[in-house]
Amino acid sequence: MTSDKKQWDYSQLRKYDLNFEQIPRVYYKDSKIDELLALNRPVVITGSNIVKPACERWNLEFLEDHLGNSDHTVYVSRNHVFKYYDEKKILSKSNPKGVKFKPPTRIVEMKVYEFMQKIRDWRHGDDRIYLQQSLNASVGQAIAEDFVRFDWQYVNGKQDKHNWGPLTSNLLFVAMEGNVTPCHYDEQQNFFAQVYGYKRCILFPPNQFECLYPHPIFHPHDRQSMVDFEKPDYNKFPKFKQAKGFETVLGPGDVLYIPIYWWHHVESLLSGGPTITINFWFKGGPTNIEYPLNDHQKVSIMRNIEKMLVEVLQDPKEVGPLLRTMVLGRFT
Ligand SMILES: O=C(O)C(=O)C[C@H](CCCc1ccccc1)C(=O)O
Ligand SMILES: [Zn+2]
Repeated sequence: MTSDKKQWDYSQLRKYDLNFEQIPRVYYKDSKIDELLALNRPVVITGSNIVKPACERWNLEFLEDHLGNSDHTVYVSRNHVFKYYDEKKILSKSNPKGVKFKPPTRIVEMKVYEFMQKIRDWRHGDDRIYLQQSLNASVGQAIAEDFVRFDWQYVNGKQDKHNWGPLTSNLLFVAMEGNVTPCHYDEQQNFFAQVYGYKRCILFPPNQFECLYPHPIFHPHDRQSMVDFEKPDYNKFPKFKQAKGFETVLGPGDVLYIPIYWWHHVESLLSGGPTITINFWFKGGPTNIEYPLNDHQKVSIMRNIEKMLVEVLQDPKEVGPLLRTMVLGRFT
């Protein structure tokens, strides 16, 4: 039994003007896990062997020796925030002139030893880096062996029991201490497995869509919140005040279930050293339409309406005015 003494303290968490409920931590054999998965509610699965082989020996040195010699996708940021953007949407037809979007991070392909060297040499003021790469056949033998020894029986069991779609990818995340992935949602079910170091995750249910103000879907930051959690603009985003989040701090071996369409903000603890995480992304699976519709189905409907309007209006600047004309003063 690992000592349940906390390995971190609150000074390592960034401060936000929000209050949070704790995400429940449940032992992996407990049937409560399935109750929460069935309700698309977040839960931290503890004591499992899902990524145990990795927890036993992965650290930055091990990854340097065994990740293989191919290039790896590394995001570079001038600050600690790594706000994801979809490159395909920068010059898409929905943004004809491709003007004014300035990517907040850039992507550099580098060898794993370059990445590790930059982490070792890092000084305050230097660019920060974040390796985000799908685990694929290019990894070394040792990593491949550990990967096949993950507890796939447990993972596949949950995938089947809860009618998730196929596993689409396992992404490997290697972050510097203090790195932040700002609040966004994904359209996949996610087992977020912490392997090394400590990560704080803040989650919001899909029904808080109006408090988190996502960028328009044709924007490169589609699915990301427009609100800067560190300096919220309450004039532009007044409902952010009412956002009610759930949070947890994950340590090695903890696996957080991030339900499809749930908003999540992820940060590697301040002065907690580098972190290693593996996620398991699954397609959502068949949605049998039942009424009343659930919250993530409404998000999906809103996305489809926005897509259709961009298509039919061609000019994204006309989408807002048309929706305001249609709604304001009429659906009170
Ligand atoms: O596993 C997840 O869903 C996370 O958000 C993990 C997160 C990095 C995600 C980067 C990213 C964001 C949007 C699209 C594709 C990739 C972290 O751990 O920092
Ligand atoms: Zn995500």
